[in-house]
Amino acid sequence: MEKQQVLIAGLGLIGGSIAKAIKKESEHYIIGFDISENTLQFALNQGIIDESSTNLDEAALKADIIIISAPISETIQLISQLDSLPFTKEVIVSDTASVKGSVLIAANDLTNKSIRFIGGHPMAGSHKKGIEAAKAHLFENAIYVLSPLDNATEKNVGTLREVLSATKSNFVVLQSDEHDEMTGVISHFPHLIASSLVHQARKWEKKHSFLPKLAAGGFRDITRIASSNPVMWQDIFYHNQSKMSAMLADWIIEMEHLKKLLEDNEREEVITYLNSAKNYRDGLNEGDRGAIPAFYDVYVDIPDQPGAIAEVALILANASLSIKNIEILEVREGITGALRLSFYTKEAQVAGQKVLKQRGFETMIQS
Ligand SMILES: NC(=O)c1ccc[n+]([C@@H]2O[C@H](COP(=O)([O-])OP(=O)(O)OC[C@H]3O[C@@H](n4cnc5c(N)ncnc54)[C@H](O)[C@@H]3O)[C@@H](O)[C@H]2O)c1
Ligand SMILES: O=C(O)C(=O)C[C@]1(C(=O)O)C=C[C@@H](O)C=C1
Repeated sequence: MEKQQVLIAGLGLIGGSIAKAIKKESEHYIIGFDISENTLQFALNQGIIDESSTNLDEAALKADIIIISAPISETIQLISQLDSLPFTKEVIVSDTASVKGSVLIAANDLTNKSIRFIGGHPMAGSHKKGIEAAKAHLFENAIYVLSPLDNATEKNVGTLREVLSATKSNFVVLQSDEHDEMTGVISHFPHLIASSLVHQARKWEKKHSFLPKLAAGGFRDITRIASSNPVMWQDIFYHNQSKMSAMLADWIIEMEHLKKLLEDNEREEVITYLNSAKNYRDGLNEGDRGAIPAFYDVYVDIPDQPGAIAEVALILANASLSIKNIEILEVREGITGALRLSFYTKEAQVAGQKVLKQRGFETMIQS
């Protein structure tokens, strides 16, 4: 396709990752805009963008495609700023905000005839923020939601998809309301619960000061996302407020039901409850990677001795297998511990397990 001038407004974790992917995989020209001078300088120094700008209007007038990747409230404000610009050609505008309803309402209010708006949301991320955490492969195999407004043609959607194909994600078109309900269930609400579990532990620590030392794999797994950017998440809850509030009401009813099962010692029913959750959760493992990226994990038993982790890493490096994440689980003095290795793909997961087994390591893939 023709070389496009792509403006990325907001070069944090998500905007930076999109810029890196486009830069790596294509010839498109990338202009970066951000309110942080340091971010722009970093992006230029690292070759993540071709040009930096501190003037949105000037940069926008040069662009064929504008991807706004700022916090949601800022995204809405940036969209309305674009409305008054004297574009001389059609411009595709997209965003990456985690909630689509309020963004599309703002885009619907646009009167500028040159703007073709296509809402966007890559369903991958991290608990980190800022351009330093940006990765070209962040969205590989992830779902990328697109929500075009009526003013965007099939051709516009095709052009945006072509440029974003550098992210190697899988595109799906959703209406904003269904998007916000589904991400509410699968992303936003779990975040609220993760934070509330941390609060619960903190309260109980007043009684048992030793309690944090008992926080093993389970607590860490379920609360990882509580370490995310609080300002971003408040913004998400705010913009998805009505859906979150309905889900919270549902959850409270569910908890009351569970409370009753426990109080009445309904042991069989509790097994049924846990079993049906397990079956559903295990089923999410099947097929391609969806919103849950941690599935390509291999657990490896390692002796608690110097060099053990390096040895595992070296075996994988020699097999040209990249590790997405490495986590040490349950290593206590003098006994066997475990590593959780996360790979980018199913193939790498299987190959990783095979080479480690060949070298005598006890390994496990959770099914
Ligand atoms: N973090 C995730 O896991 C994730 C995943 C998918 C989508 N999102 C969405 O993507 C968007 C960006 O999130 P992020 O994680 O990259 O946040 P981030 O904090 O890493 O980056 C945000 C960037 O926007 C810049 N910014 C703030 N206000 C601005 C403005 N008015 N004009 C230009 N730049 C501005 C900041 O300086 C920063 O560089 C949010 O809307 C978020 O909901 C986040
Ligand atoms: O991986 C994480 O840490 C994330 O929280 C990413 C995550 C999610 O899966 O809920 C968070 C917000 C987004 O809008 C999309 C993805």
